[in-house]
Amino acid sequence: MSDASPILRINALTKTFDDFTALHGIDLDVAEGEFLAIVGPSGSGKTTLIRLLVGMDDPTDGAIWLRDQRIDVIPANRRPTCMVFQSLALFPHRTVGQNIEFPLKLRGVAAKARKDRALELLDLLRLPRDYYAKRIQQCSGGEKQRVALARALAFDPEILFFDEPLSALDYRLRKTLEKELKDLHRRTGKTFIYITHSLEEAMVMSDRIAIMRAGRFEQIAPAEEIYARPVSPFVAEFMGEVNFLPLRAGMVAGAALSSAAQAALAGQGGTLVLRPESLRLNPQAADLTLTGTVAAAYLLGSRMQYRIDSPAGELTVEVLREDAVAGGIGAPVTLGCDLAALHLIAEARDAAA
Ligand SMILES: Nc1ncnc2c1ncn2[C@@H]1O[C@H](COP(=O)(O)OP(=O)(O)OP(=O)(O)O)[C@@H](O)[C@H]1O
Repeated sequence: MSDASPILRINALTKTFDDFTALHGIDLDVAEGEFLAIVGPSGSGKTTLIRLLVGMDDPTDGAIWLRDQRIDVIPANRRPTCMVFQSLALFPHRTVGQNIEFPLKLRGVAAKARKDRALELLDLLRLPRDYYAKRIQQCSGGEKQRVALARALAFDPEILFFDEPLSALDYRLRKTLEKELKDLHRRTGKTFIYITHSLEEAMVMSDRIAIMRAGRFEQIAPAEEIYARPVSPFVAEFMGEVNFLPLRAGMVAGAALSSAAQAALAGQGGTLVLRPESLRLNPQAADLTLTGTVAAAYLLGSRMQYRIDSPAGELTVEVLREDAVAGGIGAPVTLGCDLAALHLIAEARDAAA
């Protein structure tokens, strides 16, 4: 994030429903022009947060600032932000042009200027200009998403909020629109805040990911950092396949450590996080070594994934197909990794289970 003052600041935001607290005094700064994805399991508070940000609901406590203006006290229709709903809420019987121009009409913009802007927005969203006269009903799912985005941009909002806009679409269309959204973000320079269940979407598009858990942010950082240096076993697991090795007094049960690894881990305890692709099969040399047998093997396109029974429990390993082990199920293997691939979390794994 840049050093410039944030466009959006959330301060000690709390939301309580009767005796249930959905948001526990959360803080967040979003930089101007940033693409922030908010991810988290079902019920973690993502929608509650967005509803407070766009003014569909009021916080129980805390404040929301847009630059130096406190906005949680301003009614939704007067907030200079905009939300792209998953359900689109387009007018189906009207034309594409009428839909895009709707916010401009509300603001009393003259007909000619409205049309000019709608055509510009069609260009921006890479829709043909003759779509201006087409009815929404005649548009495909992907085209409707683009029209909804064009309409959101016609509001000229300070921040665009997205609540799972792609979740109802099929895989290929979703992949296409992910790239288009990222590209649109770059071309408009707007601030995007994007809620999703899909970690993959978040990783493809965003500058930073905020991971929510039970009404709090567990970690907020760029995807690479969260992936390589998760703050907790929960985040590590949320970010994909992972191995956990308990570390007690600098030792991993059943594993041999190089002298460099012994020195680095001396006296420490917690959980070592190790990604499947960081483990090597039958390496020449490694800082951490374990022996085991192949329990299962899966082909993942260009890669192979193995489940290995080891003294440290079942471990997952992913290697390129050309590095596959000979012998298959039951074959003995040695697993190894470098010190740099090990990430230590102070929390014991059991605490997150
Ligand atoms: N109006 C409400 N009254 C009572 N509890 C609510 C209300 N709205 C949300 N909650 C509760 O607050 C918690 C957070 O809900 P929220 O919808 O924000 O989660 P979410 O992360 O968006 O989940 P999902 O990914 O399933 O949409 C849930 O436990 C939910 O049951």
